[in-house]
Amino acid sequence: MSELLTAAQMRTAENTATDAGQVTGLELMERAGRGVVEAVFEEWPTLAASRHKAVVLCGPGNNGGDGFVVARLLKEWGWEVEVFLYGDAAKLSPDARVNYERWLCLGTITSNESLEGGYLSANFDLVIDAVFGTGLSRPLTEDAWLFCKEMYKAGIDVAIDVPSGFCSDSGRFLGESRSDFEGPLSVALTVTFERLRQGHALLPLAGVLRACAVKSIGIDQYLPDFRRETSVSYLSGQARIGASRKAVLNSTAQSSSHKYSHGHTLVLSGGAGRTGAARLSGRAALRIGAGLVTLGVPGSAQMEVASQVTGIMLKRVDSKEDLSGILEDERINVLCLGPGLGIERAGGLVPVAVAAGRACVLDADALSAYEGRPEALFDLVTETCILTPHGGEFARLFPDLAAKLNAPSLDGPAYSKVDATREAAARAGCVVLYKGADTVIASPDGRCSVNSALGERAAPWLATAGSGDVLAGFIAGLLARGFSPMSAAETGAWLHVECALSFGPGLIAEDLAEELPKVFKRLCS
Ligand SMILES: NC(=O)C1=CN([C@@H]2O[C@H](COP(=O)(O)OP(=O)(O)OC[C@H]3O[C@@H](n4cnc5c(N)ncnc54)[C@H](O)[C@@H]3O)[C@@H](O)[C@H]2O)[C@@H](O)CC1
Ligand SMILES: Nc1ncnc2c1ncn2[C@@H]1O[C@H](COP(=O)(O)OP(=O)(O)O)[C@@H](O)[C@H]1O
Ligand SMILES: [K+]
Repeated sequence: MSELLTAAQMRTAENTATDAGQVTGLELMERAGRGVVEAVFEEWPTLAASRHKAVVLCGPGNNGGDGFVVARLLKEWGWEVEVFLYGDAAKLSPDARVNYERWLCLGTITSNESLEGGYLSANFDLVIDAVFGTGLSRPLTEDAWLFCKEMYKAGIDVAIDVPSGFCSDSGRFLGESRSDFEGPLSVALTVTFERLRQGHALLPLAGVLRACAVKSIGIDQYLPDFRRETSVSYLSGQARIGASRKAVLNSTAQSSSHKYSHGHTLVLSGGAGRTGAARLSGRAALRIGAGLVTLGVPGSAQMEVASQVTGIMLKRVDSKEDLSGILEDERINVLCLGPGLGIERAGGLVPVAVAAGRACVLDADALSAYEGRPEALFDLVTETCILTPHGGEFARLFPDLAAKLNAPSLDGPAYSKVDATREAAARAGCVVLYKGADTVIASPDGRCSVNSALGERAAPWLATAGSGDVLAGFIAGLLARGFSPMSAAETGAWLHVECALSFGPGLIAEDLAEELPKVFKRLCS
């Protein structure tokens, strides 16, 4: 279960299932509500053992319908349950209406006036958010926000499908940020159906969710065909571990192979006092499996680098001509440029490097050198290249996409980091890896992945100087081993987070590649 769904994909699956006569919307709602209660008892087993008090805040659509089912099931379990309703009961969606009526046979709807004054936090063990789900298509109206605000203030224990107000495709809160609420936004458990939604993996929503449960409602066979290029993969959890183990085993399988059959990566370094970044990339490429790594260093930095490296070779690269000369050696199959390179040096060397037609990782200064003239870079790069920008570098190369991403989102589905990265890859004509705790990787053919360092894989200590240089090296090393650009970017990003998780807090960039052997051993055991 490693794909992410958009609201539209989920809606299509639900409609196809109901149109095929396999199930009714009402049955799906019942299964959804049951799934939520199951997930709650799995997350907090002690809650199943005795009576507790829950409050369910229901909205006017099918998310509210799920809420009425949950209220009924908890009441039947012996709990005390109160229900609030946002909106007019007469306008409830038909399936929600049926479940509203069923709830009214067991309990009442509490007047919304009681919501104020800390009522929720003072009176309930479990606050359940069933106000808006995937149907939210515009920012919360003022009265909808007043209703939801009380819930956020109390702290949401369970959000059905998505916390209300967030767009499930982009992970963004729709509308302007709310200046009247400054509390920490945190949701203990989010329960969704069949697959995670795209927004669950993207910031800011992904940073709000403490745990997510995915429950089946029996429509797996109606989900999109994930072999198609439009789906978004989620690089997290067991499925990915399986894929990476296979990749690592395959790439180390031939014990008779020679170092030259494992590829040769050339990392270009900056001048004296600026060589650390390239050394980090080079060592990372070597550790992840490149057979040979050479650092291309200007003469002024040769002594500095020579005193610091052992298994890595050195070549003097002062000029474009020097680089062209080195690249006559066809065994060099990958280049990595950018970390610590210097803007001027990058401007001169990137065209030569890319024109050589080898696989090429362009990071840091190799990207910033094209600020104000990104088309010059896009004209150069081919599909054997990978661009690895962080947020600032992304904005330098794709200022319009960054502006769209940073503008307040007034309509749903809001423009997402997935949309921006896909557009960037299509424009550049190569794989783009847009870094962050929610790293998005896209290829020009539309394939896309999100590599998460959030939730269960949170590794905030990765935000340390030089960790991006190591990532560039990991990707370059995997390219040297013959990985395709998309697969090298995905596997490199995934292993980067695995190394950070394996090492733990206190990590500095130097530790990342040194942690790889431990991670490989675990993957291969
Ligand atoms: N369709 C189905 O068959 C199923 C749907 N399910 C649930 O249904 C949810 C989606 O239901 P809906 O599509 O009805 O949508 P929602 O219930 O998420 O919200 C739609 C309702 O909110 C109102 N609304 C939207 N934006 C608003 C705003 N800014 N301010 C005030 N009101 C606003 C709309 O007018 C509409 O009444 C899912 O998240 C999931 O919880 C589940 O029951 C599984 C089955
Ligand atoms: N909060 C975070 N949690 C996890 N990973 C993060 C976080 N912030 C940044 N990262 C990761 O750390 C790396 C930083 O790269 P970059 O910004 O290029 O730094 P540098 O230039 O110092 O190497 C990227 O791989 C990015 O995805
Ligand atoms: K909700």
